[in-house]
Amino acid sequence: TGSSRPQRMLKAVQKNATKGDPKSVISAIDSYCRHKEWAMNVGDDKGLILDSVLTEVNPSTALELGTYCGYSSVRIARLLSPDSKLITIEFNPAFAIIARQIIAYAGLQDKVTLVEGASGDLIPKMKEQFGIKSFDFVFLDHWKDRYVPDTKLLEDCGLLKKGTVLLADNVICPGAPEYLQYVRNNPRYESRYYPSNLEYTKVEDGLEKSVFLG
Ligand SMILES: Nc1ncnc2c1ncn2CCOCCNC(=O)c1cc(-c2ccc(F)cc2)cc(O)c1O
Ligand SMILES: [Mg+2]
Repeated sequence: TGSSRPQRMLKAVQKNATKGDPKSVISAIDSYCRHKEWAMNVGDDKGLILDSVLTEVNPSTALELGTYCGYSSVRIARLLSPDSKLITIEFNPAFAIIARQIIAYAGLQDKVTLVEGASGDLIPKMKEQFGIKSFDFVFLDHWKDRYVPDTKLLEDCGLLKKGTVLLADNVICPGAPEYLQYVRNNPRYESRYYPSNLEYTKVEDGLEKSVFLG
């Protein structure tokens, strides 16, 4: 049997990036996915918006829903302050095994905790299992129809505090219409749309940034 797309992505990182250099890992993946084989990483265009929001928030504890191959985990973790942590949740074990290797290749394994499982099951366990009081930053990039239920779950589990920033990928393509409706018509959130394009294409997409007001 042949290799998988995530396995080929890992090979491209091992071939073209420098161990311990997150920037080179990001470039190797972007180059591979732009020129060889498209993959659903947040990508370089939306990645610049992710970087700027992260730099503004400077989170101590960050949560990512939907790791895939770890591209955005590397983008996020490389910008975290020394004692800050990223917890990333991935449902698909085949993706998780590749993501662990890409995160480690970037030298960021000490800042990133990858947890395998469904977000709906794991979010209620965050406090007890990982000693998390609340998250400063949440990147939503998993199943688009899980954005609303998981945001409500984060609220109900007391994992959001005044000022927590939610950043959602793909609100246009593939689209998360219920999520946009939820955060834009909710007095507990201050939302703003950042227009961009679907990773490695000219198709319109964008990120929605929503600040939890408590
Ligand atoms: N912890 C968890 N709990 C529950 N479910 C979970 C989970 N962890 C993962 N999953 C499963 C879903 O993971 C992948 C989600 N991401 C996408 O589907 C995605 C798709 C496109 C895309 C595809 C085709 C096109 F033509 C155009 C655009 C682009 C993107 O940027 C995407 O992010
Ligand atoms: Mg995405």
